[in-house]
Amino acid sequence: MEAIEDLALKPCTSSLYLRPYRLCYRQNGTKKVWDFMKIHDSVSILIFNTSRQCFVLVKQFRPAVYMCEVEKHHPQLFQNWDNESVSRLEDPLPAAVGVTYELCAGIVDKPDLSLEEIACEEVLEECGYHVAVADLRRITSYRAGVGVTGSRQTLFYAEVTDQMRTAEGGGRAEEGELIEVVEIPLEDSMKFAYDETLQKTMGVIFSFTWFQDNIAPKLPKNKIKAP
Ligand SMILES: Nc1nc(=O)c2ncn([C@@H]3O[C@H](COP(=O)(O)OP(=O)(O)O[C@H]4O[C@H](CO)[C@@H](O)[C@H](O)[C@H]4O)[C@@H](O)[C@H]3O)c2[nH]1
Ligand SMILES: [Mg+2]
Repeated sequence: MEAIEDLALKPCTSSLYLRPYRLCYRQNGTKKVWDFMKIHDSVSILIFNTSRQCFVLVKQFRPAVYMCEVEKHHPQLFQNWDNESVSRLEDPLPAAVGVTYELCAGIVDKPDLSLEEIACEEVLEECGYHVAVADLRRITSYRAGVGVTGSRQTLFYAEVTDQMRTAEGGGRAEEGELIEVVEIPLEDSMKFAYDETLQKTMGVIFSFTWFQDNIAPKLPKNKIKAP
């Protein structure tokens, strides 16, 4: 995961994953313009392994996160940018600055499958657990972004056991996915959630907090390890 080489920044002229648009409109008589991006909706799944009382998360290299770090260190890279150029990144930052902790998640790009079916597929592909639609509990949905994308993410909760782990996970290698499955012990989870040195999505923080409010109080007492 850490061997990121031969970096080059190019303009994105067409993409299967995102499309930029500009909406012109009038609001209360004032002319306005807003640039936004069309992307897929998504699902994410908070997975709790009851056999070992831990959360199951994924860790991935995220180019967008990586490039935010690159910009902090080399602001001239984006400042000198024009739409035709290709910028090679000599002396790149370590890949680790672009690796994030996330909930298992996936884009909704299969019209014939329900959100629940897509969620089950993602749990198996990314984390290796076999989960049925009936094992999923819908927590809620929300706008994953409002300024740029407006896309909706639906969040589910799934309890798993070690016996339900039927595969390695790690993502679809044929799609180039390279995902590390990581376990966060329940007793460390809130410290983890607020540790700003560990890059993570808001979905992780929100869902861990939801678990504390909704699931932790009902866990069998003997299952909760003393701190
Ligand atoms: N974006 C993109 N650009 C490419 O060039 C590009 N090239 C290939 N792909 C393919 O798109 C698929 C994306 O994987 P997932 O379906 O698992 O979706 P995630 O990337 O996990 O994203 C979810 O989870 C995130 C964390 O919670 C949220 O932020 C997102 O909103 C949410 O959708 C993979 O098959 C990947 O091979 C690209 N995807
Ligand atoms: Mg994913």
